[in-house]
Amino acid sequence: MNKNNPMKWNKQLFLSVICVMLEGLLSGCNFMVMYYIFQSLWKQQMVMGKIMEITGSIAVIFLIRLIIYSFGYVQGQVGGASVSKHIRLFLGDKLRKIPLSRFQKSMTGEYINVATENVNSYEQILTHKMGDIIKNLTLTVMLIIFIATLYIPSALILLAAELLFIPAIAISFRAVKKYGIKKNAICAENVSSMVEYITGIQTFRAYGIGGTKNKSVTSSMKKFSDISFIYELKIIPDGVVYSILIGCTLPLEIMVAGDSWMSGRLETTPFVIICLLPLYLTKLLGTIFVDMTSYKNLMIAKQKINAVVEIPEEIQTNQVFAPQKHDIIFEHVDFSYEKGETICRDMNIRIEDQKLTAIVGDSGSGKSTVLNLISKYYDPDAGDIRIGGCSIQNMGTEQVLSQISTVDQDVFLFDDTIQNNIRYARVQATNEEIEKACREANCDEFIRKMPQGYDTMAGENGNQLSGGERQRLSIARAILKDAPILLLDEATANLDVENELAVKQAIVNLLKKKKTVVIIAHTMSIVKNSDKILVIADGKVKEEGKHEELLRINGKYAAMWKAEQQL
Ligand SMILES: Nc1ncnc2c1ncn2[C@@H]1O[C@H](COP(=O)(O)OP(=O)(O)OP(=O)(O)O)[C@@H](O)[C@H]1O
Repeated sequence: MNKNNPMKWNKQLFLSVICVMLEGLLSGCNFMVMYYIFQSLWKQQMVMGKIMEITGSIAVIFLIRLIIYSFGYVQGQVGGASVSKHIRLFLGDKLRKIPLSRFQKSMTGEYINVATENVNSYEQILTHKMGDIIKNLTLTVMLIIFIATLYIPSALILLAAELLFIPAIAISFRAVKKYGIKKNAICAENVSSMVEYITGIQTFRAYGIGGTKNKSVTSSMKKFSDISFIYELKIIPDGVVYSILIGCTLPLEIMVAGDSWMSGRLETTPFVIICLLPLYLTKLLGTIFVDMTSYKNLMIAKQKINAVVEIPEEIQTNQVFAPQKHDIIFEHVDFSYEKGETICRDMNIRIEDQKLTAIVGDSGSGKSTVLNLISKYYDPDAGDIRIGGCSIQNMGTEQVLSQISTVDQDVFLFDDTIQNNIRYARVQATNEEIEKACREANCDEFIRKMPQGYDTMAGENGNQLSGGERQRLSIARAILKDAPILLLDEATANLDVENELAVKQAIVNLLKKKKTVVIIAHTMSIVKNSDKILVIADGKVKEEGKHEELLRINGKYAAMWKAEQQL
């Protein structure tokens, strides 16, 4: 278990457990009062004074119970909410430290499920289930002890019913473990497909595969309803058999205690109580059985949270990463996202300090992967990457990223004002600095035309903005961050002419700054003027040099150049 265990109980939760135990004991006291009433009636000793005494006792028990219950309930709720808040904050921070390689599609649903559904379930254990079980168990034990003081054989029969509880709940736990874990995994799958469905709703609608026609969502929903059905099917019979067995205690008690009463070994009042209490105890044991079964199911949530807590984190270090120079070296780098699918194979790259290096290559050849490795979003399987002569292997991702500005094709915008969206690049930036960056990024004009200018909301993930506008905001962020390394995944392919020109002008402004720039260029006009061009194919740098040098080699680059000239 992680030393910063976020599921650790707090003082309030311990207090709430003590309160529910006390409340359980007090509710058992009611049965003793009942015994006293029956006894007085039977012996015809009930007088007004006694009635007042009984009424007073019941009122006092009720009042104390109410106070303890209210206090315990508040402690449980506050304690549970505090633990779940702690878990959520912990998970939020943890997700930031988990290597990106663990964010595969299936894992997104898993993480969302853990941070929402599983944390809710765990909170439910703390605030409700745990208290109910402890209270009912305390009451059961107390009642059996009470009956033992009246007539031992009756207590033994009830104890046998309690012992039967052990194999019954063991069977139920086994079923919960098997099918509950499956149900939870399918639930995570469900969340993944719903996230995919909602984020891709526009595409689904465009192709007429929304709603019930969406096979991925419908089959995932069906799987969930099937597993829920199987889950209940496997657990209900066990519960029914157990209920029947404990139900048999009532006639058994009447028979055994009745025989003793007939022979005068047992008084009438204990006999009446012994006939009545099993009715209540049977119901109580049934409730404990149901609660413990759902407790076990909810505990799967705890295991799921733990599994995320235990995921190894990226290197966290406070070591400052501020190299004097910013040349980037790849030395014999091997890398694959998935085992067996090598993307970089013994790759060697030399990117000069404060020079413009362009990467070209076929789609899927690994150009963006090179940028991902420089940013330390992923670690190489072998080899070394150095920035300014310093290996990034033992650096934290955040330290490495502090030296890098990135402009890529997937511009993520928060549902916040345009100004704040740009400010994420440098939190301390003044409004004037933001506006200056926007002018250089060619976006000041369109921002000012928006209804509230810089205070206009970008909409969820920037859906109020066009592709070109989003690209320019991303360039403004890079300008504002002003990091010594600039990684640029140029994407002007899907823009209209006006936007393409605006983005290109913004990129030209960005490139004027003295920085180490690595650009994945899709248009040869930018590539042509680079200090160095790297041509990537088969996981390696196949050609490198300036434009003219590569044309002279007459290899892959020359072929790409000629192909573009013919368009
Ligand atoms: N997160 C990922 N998980 C698994 N495989 C990935 C991941 N990202 C990329 N790949 C795969 O790695 C290979 C290289 O991808 P990469 O994005 O680096 O290529 P690229 O040259 O930048 O392509 P493009 O020019 O089309 O953007 C591709 O086969 C791609 O499918």
